[in-house]
Amino acid sequence: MSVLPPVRKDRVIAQLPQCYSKKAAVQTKDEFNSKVKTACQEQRTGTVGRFKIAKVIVVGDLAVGKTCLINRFCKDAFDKNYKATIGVDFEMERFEVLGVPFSLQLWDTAGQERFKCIASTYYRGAQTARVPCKFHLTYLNVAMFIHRQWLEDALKENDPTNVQLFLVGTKKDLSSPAQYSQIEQDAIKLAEEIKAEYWALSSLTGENVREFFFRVASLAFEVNVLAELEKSGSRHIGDVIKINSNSNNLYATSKKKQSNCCQ
Ligand SMILES: Nc1nc2c(ncn2[C@@H]2O[C@H](COP(=O)(O)OP(=O)(O)OP(=O)(O)O)[C@@H](O)[C@H]2O)c(=O)[nH]1
Ligand SMILES: [Mg+2]
Repeated sequence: MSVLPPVRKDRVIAQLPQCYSKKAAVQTKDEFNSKVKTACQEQRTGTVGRFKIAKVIVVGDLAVGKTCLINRFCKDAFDKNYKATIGVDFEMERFEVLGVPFSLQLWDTAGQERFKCIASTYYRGAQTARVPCKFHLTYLNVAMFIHRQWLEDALKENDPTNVQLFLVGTKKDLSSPAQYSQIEQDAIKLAEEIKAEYWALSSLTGENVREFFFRVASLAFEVNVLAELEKSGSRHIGDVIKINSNSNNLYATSKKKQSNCCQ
């Protein structure tokens, strides 16, 4: 019997949420991967839905709006007074994706330089980390530089191939449409360069906040289910395993399998 309360009705994801801009998306397909859909229908998602929790680490310069973003989504609250995060905080959010329960653990790190070493210890071991990085849209040039440092630190502690990156422009409400379009061009260029999916949103108005987290949850879910299928694919009962005397071939086969997993 499950001890967890049921997933909230407004956290149910039945379709792949679309990206913010096709120009700055790592994935542009319209639907969930067909293997993932079938696995969910047949309840073959392994540890995803039971024990798996995807870790989302939110990093960025101080006062860019990391805490407000998490609070808007998790508590539907917004505080206009700035209270610096000390060290690190976290929230859990439960979703149901294609009928399977899935949780995101949202790590809210401190932007202040003096807490940076504390925050960086939390990046460690986050093999399934998703790293939304963000900057204050209106001060993009400053933040881009700082942002890169944060990103580099987070990636130092994780295998970059295991991390999905989101570059998030916060405080969209502060820019006029004209300012915003110039800022966005630069942001999209940066997102392409660092292979991140770009989003712009406002925690004050709530614009795109829900859409963004639904997208993060869905992409994290998909990657986790595909990894689970890949793992279980190699140990079906009754499978015939050909053992070749040339061990290089074995290695080549397993490498090939891996590279197909996320297509
Ligand atoms: N206008 C506007 N202000 C925002 C928005 N998001 C955050 N702010 C304001 O920006 C300030 C900093 O927000 P926080 O979320 O505390 O920033 P942070 O990135 O968590 O800062 P640290 O914890 O120091 O790293 C606060 O005064 C917020 O009210 C937004 O979308 N629009
Ligand atoms: Mg904070």
